[in-house]
Amino acid sequence: MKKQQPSAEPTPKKLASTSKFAFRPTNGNYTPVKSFPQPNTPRNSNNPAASKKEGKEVRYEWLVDVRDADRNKPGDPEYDPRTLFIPDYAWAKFSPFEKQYWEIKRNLYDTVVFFKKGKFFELFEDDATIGNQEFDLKMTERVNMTMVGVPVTSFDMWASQFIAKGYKVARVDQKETALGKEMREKGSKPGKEEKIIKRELGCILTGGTLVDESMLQDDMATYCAAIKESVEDGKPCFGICFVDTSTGEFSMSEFSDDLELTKFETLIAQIRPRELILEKGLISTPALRILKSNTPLTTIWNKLKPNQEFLEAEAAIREVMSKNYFPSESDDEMDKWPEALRDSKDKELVMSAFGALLCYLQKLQIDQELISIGNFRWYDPIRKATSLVLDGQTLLNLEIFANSYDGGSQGTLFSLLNRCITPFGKRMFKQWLCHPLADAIKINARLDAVDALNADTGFRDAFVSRLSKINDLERLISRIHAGTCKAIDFLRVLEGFEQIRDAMEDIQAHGEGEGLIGMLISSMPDLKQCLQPWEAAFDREKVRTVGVLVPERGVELDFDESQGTVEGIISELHAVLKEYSVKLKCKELKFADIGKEIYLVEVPSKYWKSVPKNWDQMSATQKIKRFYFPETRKLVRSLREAQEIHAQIVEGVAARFFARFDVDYSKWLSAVKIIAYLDCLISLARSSADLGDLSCRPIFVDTKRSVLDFEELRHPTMISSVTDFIPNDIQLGGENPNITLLTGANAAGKSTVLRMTCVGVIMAQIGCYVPCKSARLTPVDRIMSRLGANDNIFAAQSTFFVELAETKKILSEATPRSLVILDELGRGTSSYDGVAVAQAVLHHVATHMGCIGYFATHYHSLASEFSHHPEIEARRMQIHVDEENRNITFLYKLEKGVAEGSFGMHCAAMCGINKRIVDRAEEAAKTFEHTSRLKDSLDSARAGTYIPLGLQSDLAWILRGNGVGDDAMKSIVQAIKCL
Ligand SMILES: Nc1ncnc2c1ncn2[C@@H]1O[C@H](COP(=O)(O)OP(=O)(O)OP(=O)(O)O)[C@@H](O)[C@H]1O
Repeated sequence: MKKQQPSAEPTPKKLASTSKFAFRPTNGNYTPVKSFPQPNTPRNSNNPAASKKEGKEVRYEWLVDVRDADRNKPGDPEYDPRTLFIPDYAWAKFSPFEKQYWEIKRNLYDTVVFFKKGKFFELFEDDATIGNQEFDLKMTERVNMTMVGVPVTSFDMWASQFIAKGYKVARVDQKETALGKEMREKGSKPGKEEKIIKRELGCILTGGTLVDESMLQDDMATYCAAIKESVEDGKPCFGICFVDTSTGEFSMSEFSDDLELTKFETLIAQIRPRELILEKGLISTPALRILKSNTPLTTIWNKLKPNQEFLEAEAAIREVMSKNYFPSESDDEMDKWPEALRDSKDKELVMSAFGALLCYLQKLQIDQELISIGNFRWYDPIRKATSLVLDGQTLLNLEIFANSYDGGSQGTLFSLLNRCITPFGKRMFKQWLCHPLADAIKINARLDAVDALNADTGFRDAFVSRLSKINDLERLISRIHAGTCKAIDFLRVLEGFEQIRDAMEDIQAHGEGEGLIGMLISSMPDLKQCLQPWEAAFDREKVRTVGVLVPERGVELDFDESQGTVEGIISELHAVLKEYSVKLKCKELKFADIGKEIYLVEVPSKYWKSVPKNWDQMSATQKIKRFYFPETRKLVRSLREAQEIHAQIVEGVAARFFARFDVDYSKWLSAVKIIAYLDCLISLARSSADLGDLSCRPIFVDTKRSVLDFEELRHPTMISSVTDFIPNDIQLGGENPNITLLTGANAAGKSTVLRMTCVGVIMAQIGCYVPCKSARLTPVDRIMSRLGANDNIFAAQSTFFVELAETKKILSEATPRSLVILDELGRGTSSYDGVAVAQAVLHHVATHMGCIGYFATHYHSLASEFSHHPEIEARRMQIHVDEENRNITFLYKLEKGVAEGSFGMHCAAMCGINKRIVDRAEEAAKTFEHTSRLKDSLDSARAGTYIPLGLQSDLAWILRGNGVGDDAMKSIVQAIKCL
């Protein structure tokens, strides 16, 4: 890309009011907070008179407009929104403080920078505008820069709020106090630059990479995913590495995909990343479309430069080696690597994605603490061998994790069934729902556990109440590993594991030692042994009251010593006080701390005269005067020094505690996973129980033909929202035909039948009860659905193309064990083509594929065409039609037969469309119907395929309408037959 060099010195502008180009996150793009100013627009800041008129002093005129470090403007394909170009002539005019600010901000231009100034964090310029527009923070016009400020103490709260809206947040800390600065200046001959307090970037916080428990607003995992795409032998291939930074779990995946990117879409729908790392300009349009429709609106899109920032595999391997993330005794560097990472080293795509993620985490300064945990795993989005495959489209269609109206979780199957108590249980349950089981033995093992837990609800609930006392141990143990855990959280971790230890003892005492639960309990690490050294390691009360890990005496000798020094000086101060109380004969003498001054002695007014001359008066009120004894200053200085040393030792003790705890990391983690598993089983048990009497344990059968038999099935998520939900029997396969051809009026409940059938299967196969009277089925290996009309504007794909692509996927991948759902196939094109496609697909599915499923359609003619097909049975949704008032009563009952029509006119009338318009539409519909039937008949007859039913009556109707007599008609029909 040719870069534009400015031909002449640009017209200067003041940044404060011209560069309102900040980064409001949208899905995949950044848009200006305010409209981007046209370059070289005449401005007041160039006109001192105008500026004076505004009442502002304008000293700085620097930037022409926003450009990145390479001077590309926004909109240029090479533009890098993360950087800002500041020309030299502008730089020269900055004050030292402004230079310090812009030095940091210029490389964080897509990030809201919180700049510490004393007791406040200040946001300048565009960041101030964002603060003002998003949160109504009060803007202040400083001499040169617009500013909003928040107190230092509320940083976490404000940072969380900005992050929730999709912004990245940087915290710039002061590295010295004003006093420190003074001392530094005294010690050196300061130049102009040194007259400001030292500040440094403390951290960058983003929605997809939060590690601190207090900032994480959701129990569910949030993922930051790096994606490498390429094409090999004409097939799209992906390497994806994603991390849940709150637990330090890295997942690696590499696969080649079909042209519809099924696997890719499935993975993205399963993890719904909050942050993406992509190779700039190298991600395909279909992949972008999938990312846009499967990620939250606040997802952050980072586009890194190929080769330089998006590391290639080799560079990634070199980087890991150079950083020594996995220290161990072994000489062979690779031996130290976690297994999944070692297995990936020859896989170029996933290693490259990992490299990009690594590079990003390094920039955020959290690479060391996360990678060194060594929690890596291989991730297969579609586990054909072991689980019921739910591809990305099906997850969306069935509203498993995101609803269709706002993409939120309300009304989804996950929100209904997830009754887990612990955060780590919730995260595991999501994985269960992504991958329901496909093996009847494993499903039955879960169902047995569910029955066992529900047979003894007293015990189950007691266990639940123990779990409710446990914090997010999975996240906290990763904080301990990183050494950034607070003392109180460390205590919570120990208490959490003690709860688990006690809960295990309860279970064993109760005799729950069978089946899956028994297996889980027996694989629990020996927590008694792991916890024993911590029983009296530190004073728990002190942690609760002062938030410090105070080891028991005799455990940490340096701690005892420094504590003794501090206590000794304090006793000395009190001894001096006592001495003077006696001397002055004043019992009321006491110490007080006022601001930074400590151990001031307060003397009531009646003793003022007896105060020795060498006491230093520090302050006074009407009733008391405060002094330093001659000894105080020295003692206070010694105390401060001793306290400083002690504070360092306290930190050291905490670090040693964490390191000691971290030695057993794998045991702690496996205990957490076992509890998560039990929590998921309890969740299934509670959801099953809550479905009440109208639910049953599914029975899995092993028959040659697939079978699905639900008696009086209800849709679990609609039961609460639709009062009087009408249950229906679902019979597919087995003794019944495999495919049900479903017809019915608009809004008669067809889609609901389709959806609840799939949802019933999913519930059964995760090991949950099903909302029906009886459920009998062979395990389904894959649910494939094409529901509704999914236009795709981003990818410029038409409704019909989307339909066809989804249908092709079904035709090529469904097996005799699959459940296939086709809803209104062919509606995206002309009726003729639509019915033709629908007919051909239905024929293929029923005759050649052997799968079970539904084919819902408004093409009623299909029913008569396939009336003799042994694997197709016509069913319809019952309705009651009131012709006179053009009204339909929906009965929502599924029965054998074919619907009499779609009753579109009745629906239109019921929706309140003007009667005259509906009358006219009805007339037109009648004409279309007859004309099209005639045309179909003529076309078919001409093609010699068959003489369709109704040909003669259609012809008769038209010909008679045109005054043709009976004999003439007969000869015309005869003639057509012969064509
Ligand atoms: N079994 C049922 N019991 C009670 N209400 C139902 C039932 N099934 C569907 N409904 C209600 O009917 C509405 C329409 O159902 P649905 O979308 O399944 O109809 P449809 O036949 O697929 O419509 P269309 O052909 O227009 O797409 C649902 O939103 C729900 O409120």
